[in-house]
Amino acid sequence: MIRLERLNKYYQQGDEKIHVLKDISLEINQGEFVAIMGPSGSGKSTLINIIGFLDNQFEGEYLFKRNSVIGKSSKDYAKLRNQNVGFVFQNFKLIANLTVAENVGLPLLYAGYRRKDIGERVNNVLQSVHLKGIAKKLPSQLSGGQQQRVAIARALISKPSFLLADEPTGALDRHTSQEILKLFLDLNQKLRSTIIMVTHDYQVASQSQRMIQIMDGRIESDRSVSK
Ligand SMILES: Nc1ncnc2c1ncn2[C@@H]1O[C@H](COP(=O)(O)OP(=O)(O)OP(=O)(O)O)[C@@H](O)[C@H]1O
Repeated sequence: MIRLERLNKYYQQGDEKIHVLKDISLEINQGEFVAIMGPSGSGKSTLINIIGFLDNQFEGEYLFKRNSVIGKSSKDYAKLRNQNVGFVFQNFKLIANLTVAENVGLPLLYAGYRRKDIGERVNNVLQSVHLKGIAKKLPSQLSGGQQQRVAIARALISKPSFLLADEPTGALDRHTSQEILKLFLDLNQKLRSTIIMVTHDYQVASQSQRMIQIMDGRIESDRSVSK
């Protein structure tokens, strides 16, 4: 589904050109659960911003579902992103004065769906993240783990081609992190969701199917996790 070929990324800082991603070639298939690891500053965020169609300034090839995304306009990029990527963040990024149901339904509201259809989809997706009976609550009334589940429901509601999770357990204690991991495994196994997750936590990464280690902008290792 995702294929990067000899991808290079530079940032210009004053007169200096910083080479941040170096000859990255990578293929991620539908249904995979991949963890991306690496030290701070190694280029993980830069890489997932490119994979998630947030950044189109790079050299090399990016084929998505066999089509090149090179040369697409910002508008086409926004469309690719909205139709294909479900984002999950470390700090949840829920809207404080909207209820759980409103937060989860927001992407569909923006996409022009009717309220009645949104309500049904919201109920279904809340069920798939094992959250029932909290639709009318505000984010501040929920635990961190529940808030992350709501954020995952919001990411899933548009039926994206893949989930992109940036340190999804970074703000959670070990027990709650494990619950979120279990949810990802469940979504991956039952719904065949494709999940790409950045994490610093080896214990979290080792529960995925595949670990990619980035070091100084290069893929240092890419291996299946033996279970
Ligand atoms: N907008 C920018 N302009 C210039 N340099 C940048 C920019 N964004 C990132 N960098 C540099 O690119 C390198 C890679 O950064 P990146 O954020 O991708 O690393 P990371 O592995 O995600 O780190 P962390 O784990 O701390 O989030 C770093 O050296 C960083 O300073």
